[in-house]
Amino acid sequence: MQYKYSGILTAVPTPFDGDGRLAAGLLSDHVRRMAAAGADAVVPLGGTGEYTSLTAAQRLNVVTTCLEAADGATPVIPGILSPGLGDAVDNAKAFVAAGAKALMVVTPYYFRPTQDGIVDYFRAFSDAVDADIILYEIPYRTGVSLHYETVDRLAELTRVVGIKACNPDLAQQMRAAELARDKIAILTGEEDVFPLHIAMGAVGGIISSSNLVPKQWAAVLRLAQEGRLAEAIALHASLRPLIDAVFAEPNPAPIKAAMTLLGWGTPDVLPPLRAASAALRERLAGVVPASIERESTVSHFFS
Ligand SMILES: O=C(O)C1=N[C@H](C(=O)O)C[C@H](O)C1
Repeated sequence: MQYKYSGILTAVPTPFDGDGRLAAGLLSDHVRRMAAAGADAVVPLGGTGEYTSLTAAQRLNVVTTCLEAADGATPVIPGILSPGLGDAVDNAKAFVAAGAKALMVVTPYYFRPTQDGIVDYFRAFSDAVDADIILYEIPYRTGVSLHYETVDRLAELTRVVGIKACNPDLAQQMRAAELARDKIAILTGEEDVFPLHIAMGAVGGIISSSNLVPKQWAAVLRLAQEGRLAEAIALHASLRPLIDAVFAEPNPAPIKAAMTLLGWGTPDVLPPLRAASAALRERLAGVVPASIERESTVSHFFS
């Protein structure tokens, strides 16, 4: 089956200047950096992009900046992380008017909705917004889990083309993939178990640490998709120190600290987040350079 979106899609952070304003030049440079590294898409305004901390105007500025930098060559799939329909549709329509063709839309939260209510929500969003939808399930942030049968029901919606599953429940993910993998693209957000999700039918992932090592993530994906699971797991294991550091404090503070180390960004995050601690910055200084150096060791997978 051909999927519109698959591979390594990088959740890019939103860089701020010292006054909390968008550092558009840094964002443009990073989108081009990801495109040059072969990212299959960039995903601004996810959790990594601090969607929930920004104004509607700031969000739209991020989207237009990414679209201009990507220049039609690399898909830009903005997140919609609003808790409910009105704000979600307003932001989505603005992003589509700016040129976005696909959106990553989180499950409605705060309401503690029923599974039927979740289906109603995405049906209403789909009726209101002319864009491809990648469902976004992340129970540890929203408190909302999708039953595997709900995933299958949502996969029947015309505009739903994928799901980003940030859910470490492998039994649930396996059942959802059995039902929906031939209808929509299963994308994992669980960096911790990425090879296993691929072995279960995921066709890629929306990843934060691929801001730093996109080629190594693409190599893990390539190995897993070729059935070379032991090699995929071994290569993934070499990323473990970086993955653990990037999620040692609330995302995206660590990834921003790592990018600051490389001269690619700034450490600033918006409340309630706090910049990475001095101890974590020291830990990243010991992990990031070596991880970046290993990017050149996987080029043979793509020759
Ligand atoms: O921003 C995202 O998209 C992601 N957010 C998740 C989180 O912040 O918990 C992690 C996932 O890898 C990507």
